[in-house]
Parts: sequence; C-alpha cells; structure tokens
Amino acid sequence: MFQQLRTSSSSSCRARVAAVFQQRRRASSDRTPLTAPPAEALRPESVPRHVAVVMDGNSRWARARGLPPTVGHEHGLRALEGIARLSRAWGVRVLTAFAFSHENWNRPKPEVDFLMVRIQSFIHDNVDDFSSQGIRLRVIGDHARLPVFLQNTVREAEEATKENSQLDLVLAMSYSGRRDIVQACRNLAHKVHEKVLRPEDIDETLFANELQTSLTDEFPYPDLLIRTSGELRLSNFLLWQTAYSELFFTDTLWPDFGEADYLEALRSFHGRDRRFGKRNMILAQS
Ligand SMILES: CC(C)=CCC/C(C)=C/CC/C(C)=C/COP(=O)(O)OP(=O)(O)O
Repeated sequence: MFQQLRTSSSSSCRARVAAVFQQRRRASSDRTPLTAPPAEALRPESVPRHVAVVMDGNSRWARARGLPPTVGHEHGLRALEGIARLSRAWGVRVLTAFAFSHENWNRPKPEVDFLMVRIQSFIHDNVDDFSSQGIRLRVIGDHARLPVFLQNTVREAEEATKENSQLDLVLAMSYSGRRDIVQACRNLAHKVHEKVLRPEDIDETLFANELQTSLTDEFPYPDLLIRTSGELRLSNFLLWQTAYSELFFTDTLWPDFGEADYLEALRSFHGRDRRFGKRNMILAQS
C-alpha cells in the first residue's frame, strides 16, 4: 500500500485507499468492548474532564512486525476509535488527539499522503457512529495546509456532529503549540491596533480565548496528558494548555493502547495531588 501510494495520482490513490479500508472496516468486528466502569478511578468526580493523547509509536509497532508504517497508522486509528468510545462511556468530556504535527509535514511524502487520505476516510466513515454516540468532532491546527478533500470532510463532519454533547473529540492536525501561541499574540495585537482592546486589558483569560482550544468552551485545558511509546516529551503539543496537566507516560505503543492502559492512566490520575501551586488542606493546617 505504501509502495502503491508512491506511484499513484492523489485522487486515484485516495479512492484505492478508501476502498481497501472500507472493506477492512466491514470485515472487522474487533471494536474495543465497552465495560462497566469498574474502579474508584472512574467515579465521576475522579474522571479527568479533558484528556489529551500523543498517539506515538505506530511506526515502531509496525516495524516490530516487519510491516510498513501505514499498517501501524491503520491500527493506530483503530486504537483511537476505541479510546474515543471508552472516553465517552466513562464520562470524559473532551479527548484531544495529536494526529499530525506541523513538523510531521517533514516526513516522507508517501507517508504524509497516506495519513491525509486515511485520516479523511477515518472521519468520513465514523461520522454516523460519532453521531449515534453523541460525539462532536472538532479539528484544530492549520486547516488551510490540509489537502482540500480533508478540509471538506472536516467541515462536513464538524457540521454534522455540532449538536452532540457527550464528548468533544478534537483532532489536532497540522498543529503546533508554538504557532497556536504566536497566532493568539497576533490576534491580540490586531485588536489592540484596531483599538478594540488596550494592552492592559490582556490577561490569561483573554489570551486563552485566542487559542485554538478555546473552541471547547468548558474544558479548554487538559487535566491529563498521555503519551505512548516511551518518549518523555510534549513535541510541541498544547504548550500553553498543559501548564497544569497531569502527565502520564507509558511504554505501550499507540496501536496497543487499549482499555487496560487507559484505565491505568486514569487510576494514576486519580492518585495525583493536584495543588496548582497551593498547599493542600492537610499541609496547610500543619
Ligand atoms: C492514529 C494516527 C493515524 C496517528 C497519526 C500518526 C502520527 C503522525 C502521529 C503523530 C503524533 C505526534 C505528532 C507525535 C509526536 O511525535 P513526533 O514523532 O511527531 O515528534 P518527536 O520527533 O518529538 O517524537
């Protein structure tokens, strides 16, 4: 498939990839089973409202099996479907998934082309399913840099799911945390220039309102950030927004990240003492 993409024109390769994955989807019934919330970590007050995931390790997962990276990405998307379903079932309100960074444009063109096509079909094929689960799809990042066929699908899916309120599934594509911050500064500078704002009016709330994550009105900041595959860095993801996020790193590669791993992350979150710089009550009294 990877090899085929190298030689195909973009629309015919799109059609071919879509057809192959349509077939696989129909054949596949191996969705992550939903389980009843079993643990103290899943009491409503313990569940993080906003979870962010850096879906890392697809290529390594494939390489370990002698397969091309595209197969890893395919399994990675299935893992994302499963985690979205679990998030909704367990009461997470926002799931933000890093699907493609600004820097990922520097990856080999066939891999980039494959990802654009495959993410488009992932969104297209799941819209009805998202709607039936009450999942609203949002996309952050540099929309204009995405191929037009993907921009169109994103627009349609955002429109089709806009009334859903169980879970906001936010895909970060062509996303860069630094660019998000620069863009916010630029927007504020324009407002000052237009005399809509005075410099002294600018505070953290106004600044955050200009960031792309402000589209999820209630929970713009991740409570928990998960990165798979053993890497211990943010890689330019949600830099402002993660100032007080709890971080969870696991060696599990993203395609293998399933219910047990997610539960482990939520249990870990449940055990954290989130102080936000303050003293907790017991320490304050001593
Ligand atoms: C499920 C699915 C199809 C996901 C798409 C695959 C993909 C491109 C994921 C990238 C996620 C991401 C930006 C990780 C950061 O690692 P990095 O490798 O960009 O950064 P690093 O070099 O700092 O590790």
